[in-house]
Amino acid sequence: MGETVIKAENVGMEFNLSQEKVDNLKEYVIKFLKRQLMFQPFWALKNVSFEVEKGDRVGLVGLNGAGKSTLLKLISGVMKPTEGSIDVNGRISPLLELGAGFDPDYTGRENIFLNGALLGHPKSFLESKFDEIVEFSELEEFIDVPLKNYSSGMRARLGFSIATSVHPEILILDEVLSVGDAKFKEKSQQKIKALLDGKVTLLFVSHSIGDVKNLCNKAVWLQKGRVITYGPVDEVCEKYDNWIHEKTV
Ligand SMILES: Nc1ncnc2c1ncn2[C@@H]1O[C@H](COP(=O)(O)OP(=O)(O)OP(=O)(O)O)[C@@H](O)[C@H]1O
Repeated sequence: MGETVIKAENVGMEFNLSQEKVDNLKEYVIKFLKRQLMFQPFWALKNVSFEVEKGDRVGLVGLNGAGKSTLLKLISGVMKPTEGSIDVNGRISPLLELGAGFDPDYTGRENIFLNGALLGHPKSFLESKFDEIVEFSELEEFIDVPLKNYSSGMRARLGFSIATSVHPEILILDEVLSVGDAKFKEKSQQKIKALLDGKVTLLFVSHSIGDVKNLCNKAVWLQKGRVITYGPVDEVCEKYDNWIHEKTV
């Protein structure tokens, strides 16, 4: 048995979904204050338990809304589970919503420090990595321009460059292999492959079974917030593929 780096035990995540159609914010606030909003509790994840060992590359597969991104957010610590526990042992670099903490009024330069701080990097570390981040993003000319003047691809490039500037022990990828234009996509895939050459533990969400098989040795199949199966990637992907095939014929 290897060293366990992630341990999820009976994890449950409950969201409250508004049952009523509210057309605008004013109406929402009035209904909220009058306590007229009806909320329906909804479990996006329920009784999820699994362990990931150091060096494992785990793919998360499942249909839209199965709970894959929610599980990654819980493991990254972006959200806390409603019930159960998640223990993580190692430095995590989540490539979830790239540049989620960006401020549009700040320049690219300022956002590198802002976003880097949100990812837990000290200022001295960011100063030492600054040139590398800017060079990889290819945004030298725009680095002193406010982010509101960037295209969405440019923002994603900056977010990707910041998040991959560290050498993480646990890498979390949520379909970010397709960042930016074709040229940057190729470059970002190479960067991820280089990160994976180290002894990194990977959690990877994708709708591409080919990509999952390519990158991972294990897989979790999630369905309506529950683990259907967890094991060797080929076995899990075959079961999932067969199930999809049965559903569509
Ligand atoms: N912040 C939230 N508030 C309310 N419901 C949410 C929230 N985040 C996710 N959900 C719900 O939780 C369920 C799981 O969503 P999640 O994004 O984890 O699915 P997913 O498997 O990643 O889907 P996809 O393949 O479409 O990306 C969905 O029904 C979604 O509507």
